[in-house]
This record gives sequence, structure tokens and C-alpha cells, in this order.
Amino acid sequence: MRAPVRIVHLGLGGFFRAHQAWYTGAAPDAGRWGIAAFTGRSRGLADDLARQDGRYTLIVRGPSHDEMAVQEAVVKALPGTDTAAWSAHLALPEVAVVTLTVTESAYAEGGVVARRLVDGLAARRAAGAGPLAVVSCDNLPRNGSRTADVVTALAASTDPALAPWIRDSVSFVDTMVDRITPRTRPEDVEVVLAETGWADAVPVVTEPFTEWVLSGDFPAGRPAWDARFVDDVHPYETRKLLLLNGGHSLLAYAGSARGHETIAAAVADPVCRGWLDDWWDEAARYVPLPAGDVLAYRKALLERFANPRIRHTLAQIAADGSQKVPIRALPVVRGERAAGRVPVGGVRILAAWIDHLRGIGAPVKDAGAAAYRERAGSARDVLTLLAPDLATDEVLLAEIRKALR
Ligand SMILES: NC(=O)c1ccc[n+]([C@@H]2O[C@H](COP(=O)([O-])OP(=O)(O)OC[C@H]3O[C@@H](n4cnc5c(N)ncnc54)[C@H](O)[C@@H]3O)[C@@H](O)[C@H]2O)c1
Ligand SMILES: O=P(O)(O)OC[C@@H](O)[C@@H](O)[C@H](O)[C@H](O)CO
Repeated sequence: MRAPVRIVHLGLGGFFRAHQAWYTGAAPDAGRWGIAAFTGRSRGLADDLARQDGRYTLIVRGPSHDEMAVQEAVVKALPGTDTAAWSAHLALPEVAVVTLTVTESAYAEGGVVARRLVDGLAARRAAGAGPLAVVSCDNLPRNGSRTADVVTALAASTDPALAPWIRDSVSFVDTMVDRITPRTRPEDVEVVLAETGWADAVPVVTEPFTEWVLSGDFPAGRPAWDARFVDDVHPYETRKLLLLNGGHSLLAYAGSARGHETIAAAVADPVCRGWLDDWWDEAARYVPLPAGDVLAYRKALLERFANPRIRHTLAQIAADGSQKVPIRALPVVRGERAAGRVPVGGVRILAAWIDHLRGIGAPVKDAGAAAYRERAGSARDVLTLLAPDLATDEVLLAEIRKALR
């Protein structure tokens, strides 16, 4: 017997299956919590997974060996284009939690997050199905508040009675999510077949490390996830966004420009490693956690990045830089300039991203990049668009120009 659907997910992909679905399947009350998972837009993965009744193999790939286990928490896989099914699921009174992993760009005003949640929550209100929690698991600062803002803004302009209902009935939970999950490759399908005899069309590869920190209420309940529940997620999300994701973006642009293809290859290059240390030294000043904790996190992170069996491509991480660079680099650059220092690591990220916009290193795959590419010939013009407050900082501009290839 499969668990009943009590969680609805939007953004069925690799990360959700390695993280939230894994936590749900591993919880002691897993039998009470099934997930109906919708893709963000395309239908291929939903169809493949539906053919396997939602089951798939999670390959936990350590530096020396793999561990594999079939995951059962996803009981339905549906295409994001089936908006009727989406609203019908959100209107079920037994559904208590909605989770999201739809990438940073989907949180833009009028994007998928706002549209789908407003439609689904309107159906829930009409059905009298009661309160629930919405948990954004995307790499955005204050992801819960960000979700609340875009959803309530759209509700207020399209369905004025819905906005107060959302305020009273929906809890937007802030989270920090962490588990490096590269895109599945054809070789991974073959490894599962050879190891287990099952021709799983859609396995997921992930690293052994995993972390989930949450802050907020679950008015209709939640699984007994083995996660950390705190009053304020901010210190943890800052640690992760600046050190891990910021480090990733640095290597994605600067490492690919040096001919590397993966994170592991880039950190094995002493030049890239030096750049990473520069970035971590300055970014660490902005992580509001004890210095010893930050140092331990850096040490563990380096081991995670160096895992040679995880092929996390720089091209995958480089995508959507226009959404990621402001979150991952600018807080540090602004802080350092306000303190009168030259942010060597932050400058490296900005210069490498401008080089990338100019066609150096990983290819540009970013729906928000057109305006930046038009201006990529001039560092000042890029900064004017990215961070107008920094575009007249002549010291910063001179350093960026020096760091360009
Ligand atoms: N992969 C990781 O290591 C990792 C770790 C932590 C957090 N995350 C978060 O999870 C997100 C998804 O990562 P993934 O590895 O599962 O990617 P993926 O490509 O496997 O899946 C992405 C999902 O999001 C949907 N999507 C993408 N862009 C969209 C858009 N603009 N509008 C609507 N839907 C969209 C896709 O249809 C798909 O369902 C990341 O962007 C990040 O915010 C990923
Ligand atoms: O998933 P993105 O596109 O937001 O960012 C790419 C990586 O930096 C990211 O996926 C990390 O691997 C992840 O955040 C680790 O938990």
C-alpha cells in the first residue's frame, strides 16, 4: 500500500528527489505522507516516473563507492501543464504541505510560482479545505517571505478576497536546503541496471552530505523529517548561499574559462583553489555564525567539492547567472566596499561573469541575460544594470577591468 497524498510538490527534478522526497521517505511516519509531484513545465520526467509508479533509485555517490536505494515517497508524478490536476490536489483537505523547487527565475512577478500558487490556493479556499504550509526549497534568501510576497501581490491584483484568506491560512516557511545533485547522465542509468537489475529510466545521483533547516509553522501538520527546525534560518542560508553557491558560481565562470568542466576538476586546479580561498575569506565575514563553525563548514565543503565521482558540471551551475550573481556575490561586494576594502574574490566573480557574457567559458543559458549581453563590452554598463549603486565606484570598476581576461 502506498502512502496517501498529503504533500504536493512543484518542480519535479533531480534535487527534489534527492532531498525533500528522500527526507519524507526516510521519516518514521513515511507511511502517512505520500507526495504528488508536478514538473515545472515540461512533461518528460513526469511520464517516465509515472511509468515506474513514482519509484526511482537514489544513487548516493561517495568519493569511493555508491549506495543505492529505491525511493517510495513520490506516489504520483504529473506534468506541470496539467493545471486542473494541480488545483484539484491543492483543494484536497488532507494535503498539508506544498513544496517548491522551480529555480530562482520562477519567482519573478507573474512567474510560475505566483500563478500556480494563486490558482491552487483559490481552489483550496473555494473547497473550504483549510490551512496549509508552503515550503520554498529554492536557493533564494528568505525564500518563504519571497514566495509570500509574489503570491500575495498577484492575489491582491486578481482576486482581492483571496489575499486576506492567504494571509490567515497559509504559512510560508523559510528554508535552507543543501545536497549537491548534478544532472543524471546516461551512464547512471547503466550503473543502476548493472548493480540492481532494474532498468530504472530516471535514477538520481547525489552526494552523501545533506542538510535541511526550516523556520515556520505547519498548520496542518508535516512528516517527522529529520531536519533542523529553528527560529531564524538566516544564518544558515547566508552560510550556504555565500560559501557554497557563491563558490559554485565563481568556479562555474572562472573555472570554465580555464577549460574545466566540473567542480571537482576546477578545485583540483591550484589557481582556481586560490581564487576560492580569496572568496571564502571575504565571504566568511558576512556569515553570522561562530568563526569555528564557518571554518568547519569550509573544510567540509572543500571535501564535497573535491568528490571526484560527482560530475557536477560548471555549465549546469553557470545557467541563469543574472538571477544568481546578485544573490551570491553582491552582499559581500557591497559590504567590503562599505568597509573600504577591495573585495578580491567578489571582483573575480563579477569579472568572470562578464567574461562569460562575452562568450568565454561555459555557454550562456539565461533567459534574463539579453540586456546584460548587449552591455557586456563595458564593465560599467553591466554594473549599471546589475547594481547601480556600485556603477560609480571607480576603484571597484578598475579592479574588475584588471581581472577581465
Ligand atoms: N541541484 C542541486 O544541487 C540543488 C541543491 C539545492 C537547491 N536546489 C534548488 O532546486 C532547483 C531545481 O534544481 P534541480 O537540480 O532539481 O533542477 P532540475 O532541472 O532537475 O529540475 C528543475 C525543475 O524546475 C522546473 N523549472 C525550471 N525552470 C523553471 C521556470 N522558469 N518556471 C517553472 N518551472 C521551472 C523544471 O520544469 C523542473 O521541474 C534549483 O534551481 C535550486 O533552486 C538545487
Ligand atoms: O541549483 P542552482 O541552479 O540554484 O545552483 C547551482 C548549484 O550552486 C546548486 O545547485 C548547489 O549544488 C546546491 O545548492 C547544493 O545544495
